[in-house]
Amino acid sequence: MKEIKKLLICGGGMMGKGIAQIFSIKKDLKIIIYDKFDVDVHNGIRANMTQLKEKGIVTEEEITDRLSRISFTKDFYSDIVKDSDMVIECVLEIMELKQDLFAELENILAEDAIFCTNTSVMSPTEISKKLKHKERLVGTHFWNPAFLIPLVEVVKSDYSKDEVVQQVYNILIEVGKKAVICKKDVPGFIANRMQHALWREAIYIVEAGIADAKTVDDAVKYSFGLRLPQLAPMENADMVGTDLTYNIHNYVLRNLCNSTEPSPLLKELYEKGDLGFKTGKGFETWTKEEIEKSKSDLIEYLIKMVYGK
Ligand SMILES: NC(=O)c1ccc[n+]([C@@H]2O[C@H](COP(=O)([O-])OP(=O)(O)OC[C@H]3O[C@@H](n4cnc5c(N)ncnc54)[C@H](O)[C@@H]3O)[C@@H](O)[C@H]2O)c1
Repeated sequence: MKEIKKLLICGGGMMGKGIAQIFSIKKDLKIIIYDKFDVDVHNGIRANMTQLKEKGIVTEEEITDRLSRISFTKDFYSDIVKDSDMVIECVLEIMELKQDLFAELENILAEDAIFCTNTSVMSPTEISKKLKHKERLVGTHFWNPAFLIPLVEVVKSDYSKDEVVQQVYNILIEVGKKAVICKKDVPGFIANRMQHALWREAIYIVEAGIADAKTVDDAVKYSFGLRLPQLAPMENADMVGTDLTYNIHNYVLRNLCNSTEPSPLLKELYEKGDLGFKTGKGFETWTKEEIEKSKSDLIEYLIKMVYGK
């Protein structure tokens, strides 16, 4: 397998910085972040890590040590980019931008350099379209905030070589992530398919007047949401029995929302400009204080779940 000594991250935005932070735990790895625009990547990563320092999870020395392995360049053709062994692409979610970036990377990097795309929803097969060596590309779907959410879906394109999939999986495990392999290039990969099946039903319940938005969230938080990190659907189905699961589905599935379009209620909010936290109003209304509290409560909760602190 290829030795990975240098990782190139293309795009130094929110995800690029978070991913650099994750890999900086590997002492023998140099990390280069390339962005088209000036980005103070060290400052962004330090801000994340300071939250961990305040909880006693990392020390100031560790932060300095980890930042020392991360460099930034705006020059795509600079020498520090050229000998990268692995690339994780985190530029904007625009198909042509991703395709062209990989095609250009193929011109400057070794033939066996590994290419990963952090696309949220796009097909890795389509992203690899302009490559000569399509077998070297896989999806690596990190979740936000990347430094706290353990899951990374390693998504096989129609062309990905098993050896590349395995090597990417291995290095993700090595840096502490919970890597899983998505064996088919399908929209939503694994976790977002389930997440949005749930959101579709949640929005439908509000739209149909069955319950309001806050009640829908409470119904999740105080029931299966509470046990979900411990007992997920497949184990749960076995726990209650496939017989009971069959009988429940036989009765209830035909009553659930099965729309293949975004909900009319969601469309109405979107068109009115009620964009949620961005405007203070979406399915619910939000004050500035409530928005800040929601964001900081989430970070606190995730740190507690992941680090127990
Ligand atoms: N934000 C999320 O929750 C999330 C989660 C999973 C995956 N993703 C995916 O990760 C990718 C990046 O998302 P983000 O939230 O970090 O976005 P972002 O806007 O924070 O960062 C994108 C960065 O790409 C840079 N960029 C734009 N064009 C470029 C180019 N041609 N070459 C180099 N750099 C360029 C921008 O300057 C910016 O710094 C997207 O594909 C997104 O869909 C995002």
